[in-house]
Amino acid sequence: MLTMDNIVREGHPSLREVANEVALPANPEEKALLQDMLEFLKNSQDEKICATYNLRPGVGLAAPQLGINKRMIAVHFEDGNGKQYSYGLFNPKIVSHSVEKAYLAVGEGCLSVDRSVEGYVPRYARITLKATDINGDDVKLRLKDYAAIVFQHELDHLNGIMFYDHINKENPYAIPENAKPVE
Ligand SMILES: O=C(O)C[C@@H](Cc1ccccc1)[C@H](O)SCc1ccccc1
Ligand code: NI
Repeated sequence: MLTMDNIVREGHPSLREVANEVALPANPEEKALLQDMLEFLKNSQDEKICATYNLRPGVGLAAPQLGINKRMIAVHFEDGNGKQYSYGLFNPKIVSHSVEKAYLAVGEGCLSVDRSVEGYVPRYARITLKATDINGDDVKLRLKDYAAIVFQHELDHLNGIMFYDHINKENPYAIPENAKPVE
């Protein structure tokens, strides 16, 4: 099972590189890794397992955070309306997005960042994402608000972008233009 020891931290080159597309169909090792990433997220949200293995709770994870520069992400969370999202995806891509932006009112964190970085992270309020799932099926997701924010955080990891790159340097809590807060 994956633990925090497998997660690289700020300064590791893979967090600042553009990850490579996975040649499809994915090989057994890539499928197993995606399964492990999803299992890590579920474990990190299980009180007992989380405490036993000293995991940080996470709702998303990208392969570059494991030092693996492949375009693979996993997400496991429930949005504010109780809708569940649990996906392991190869080669996710935003195919369209809203003009309107959104930001998480409490700010963002990152499993690869062992410090608090304050400020609003402006992201698209709505995105349409295409990918290939762990079974090799095409996936098209229309996402908004919290779900859109989580997926964009993970997609950024595939392009070497950290959440704090988006924060206004002069005034971290400046309300981003044309953006709505997501509680
Ligand atoms: O480091 C990662 O990619 C995982 C992040 C994803 C994330 C952070 C902020 C906003 C959206 C997604 C971790 O999940 S950070 C810890 C966390 C845990 C529960 C809820 C929100 C953030
Ligand atoms: Ni992160």
